[in-house]
Amino acid sequence: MQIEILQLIEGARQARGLAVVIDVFRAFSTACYVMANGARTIVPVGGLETAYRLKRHWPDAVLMGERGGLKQPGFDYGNSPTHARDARFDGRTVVMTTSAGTQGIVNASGADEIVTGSFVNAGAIVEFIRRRRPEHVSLIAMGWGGKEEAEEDTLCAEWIAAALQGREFPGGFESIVERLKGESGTNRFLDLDGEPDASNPRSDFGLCLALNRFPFVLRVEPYEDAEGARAAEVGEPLSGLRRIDV
Ligand SMILES: O=C(O)[C@H](CS(=O)(=O)O)OP(=O)(O)O
Repeated sequence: MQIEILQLIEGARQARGLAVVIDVFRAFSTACYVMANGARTIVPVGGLETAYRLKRHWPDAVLMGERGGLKQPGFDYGNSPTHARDARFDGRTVVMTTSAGTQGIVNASGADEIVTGSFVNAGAIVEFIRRRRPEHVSLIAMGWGGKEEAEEDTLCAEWIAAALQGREFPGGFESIVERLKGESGTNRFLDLDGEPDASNPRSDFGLCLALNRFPFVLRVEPYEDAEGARAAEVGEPLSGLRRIDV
């Protein structure tokens, strides 16, 4: 099995084989909390306009996501795992657009198969890949806005790569948490030292670093299934995240 670590939107475009699109802070951590709390699927989209258009077609859909870390006008939720953990999404379709994570999915069109990547389901991702035994694995660290490398996503890629190769990660997971606590981008974004803020509560940090909290992967699939007719009305190909327990 060849394992390649790629960076940012450019890396997503180069992805091939089985691709893991990684966004620890916070899209794909949040997505796991959403699916654990009963959502039927998450539809990842690139543009805000697409999200608004889908909401017009599907008034019962939940709108979730951010720009610059902030919940957008008309959205039901921002991108916070704290808020997702405290909500129920039973049977709902959640439309999600974020600055980095969902852009990675949209751009990884050359991959054979895509799953989302985060620490909260890293063990399940490793087990899923082991069972699939792909020739090539692309681990894509999506970074800040898909444009600037972020340590947590690169560390998550390295963590998954080490596990696939049967290696211990130097210093263990504790060393990762310590490194991220002191990382300037994390502090700036999640405001770890300041007051909790509506879009970026401090508790997001711990919830995104709850290693192996969820025993499932989120696989990107064409959004056809039972809602094919509704998807066709939108006039563009859509995908949906499906929970696969490992
Ligand atoms: O809201 C987030 O956590 C980030 C914001 S950004 O990438 O730093 O601009 O979005 P995400 O897509 O979850 O990385």
